[in-house]
Amino acid sequence: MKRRDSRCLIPSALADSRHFSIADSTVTKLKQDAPSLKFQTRQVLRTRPLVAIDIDNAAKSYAGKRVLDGVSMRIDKGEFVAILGPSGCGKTTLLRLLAGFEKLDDGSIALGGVEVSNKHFTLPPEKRNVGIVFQNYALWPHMSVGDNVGYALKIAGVGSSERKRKSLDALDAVGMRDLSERAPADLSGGQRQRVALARCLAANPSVMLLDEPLANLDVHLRASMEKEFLGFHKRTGATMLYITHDQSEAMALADRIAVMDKGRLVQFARPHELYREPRDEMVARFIGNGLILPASSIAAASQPGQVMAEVFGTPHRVRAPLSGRAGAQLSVHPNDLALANDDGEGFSATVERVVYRGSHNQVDFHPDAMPELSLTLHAPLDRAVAPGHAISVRIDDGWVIPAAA
Ligand SMILES: Nc1ncnc2c1ncn2[C@@H]1O[C@H](COP(=O)(O)OP(=O)(O)OP(=O)(O)O)[C@@H](O)[C@H]1O
Repeated sequence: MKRRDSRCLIPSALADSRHFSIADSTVTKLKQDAPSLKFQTRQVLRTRPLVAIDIDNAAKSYAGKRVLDGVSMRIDKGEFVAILGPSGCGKTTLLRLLAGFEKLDDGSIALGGVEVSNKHFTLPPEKRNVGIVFQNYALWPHMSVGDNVGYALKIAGVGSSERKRKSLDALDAVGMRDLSERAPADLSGGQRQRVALARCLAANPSVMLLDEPLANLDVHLRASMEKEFLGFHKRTGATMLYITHDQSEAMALADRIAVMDKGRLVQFARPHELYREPRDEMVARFIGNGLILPASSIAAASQPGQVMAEVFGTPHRVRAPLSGRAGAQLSVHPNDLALANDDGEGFSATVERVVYRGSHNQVDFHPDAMPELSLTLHAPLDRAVAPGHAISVRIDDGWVIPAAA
């Protein structure tokens, strides 16, 4: 594989003296530990890059099975990025590579402009200035909250008054300063997770890696912790990489979401772009209960970015990529489909099931032109529909998925 010129990790366009994304202490350690990186560390001190994490063509196999297949991703300093994907797609492997727990088979990883992994070299985890929060927050039960937060600083030889100040600052950032004397056993699950965040923060990492940190919490606590995470990110400005397989959590939290499937990065985009303009069928189905309809006879409409597409025998105005070839699949969400008046504007379908959802009825139905396809729309409560009813369905919005390159 082509290896990047390690002498030129930081493009000059990204160089900016206002930004410093790796701690001085880490750079010093890097110089001592990796003589071959000396030139690069001098580059870091001079250029101070905006890119916090640069993953270039990362590849990893276990027992001959490729679990990461050429993943490339650039994450800016201060960004909150979620890695989203089905079980087994390689999310945790990517995080472990970033943390330095695993070796790369190919490609490279740079943190703050300093290459920390390639297939020949892996900087050990303790030298990366990376903080990690797991779903199992593993606090020491015999230590107070404050001591848990300050423990890593103690091991690093930070004096007691400095340690106390840093621990209390970190607890402040997660709204837990008043509970510093408590034992972990006397905290709720959400509070314990906040202590784990504070513990990570106290070490002042340049990057925070979070592996499904809310997975063990109940649904109400998860919702309130989402708010906590957002506030925490805003206050600290930390670069955060957040692994989850919960797409609604990723949508609520992240500046950008990297969707992975079978060891590959499928799409890396802002949440609304993933929802409105999925790159392929996997992303379309994964985000927002997406549905796929067959589209044909696609022809340009009067406005740029819009086309007329035939779906189940009726024409619909939908969105399509401005460049490249449109494919034969239309991505829609239940909210994009509506019960039409019987004036021929929609496609004909038959109701299978109606579920009361409080604010609306969820109507499951199948198109008469394709009875094996089960779809869903949300209908107003005052619209009477029942299983077996013939309905017309309008498509208010949809996106023609680009044809595979
Ligand atoms: N140490 C290992 N040895 C062998 N196979 C492994 C090892 N670690 C991970 N794998 C395999 O690599 C693939 C990716 O695993 P990984 O844990 O990265 O997925 P994931 O997306 O984090 O999944 P989940 O959401 O279930 O945690 C899986 O098929 C897994 O079985």
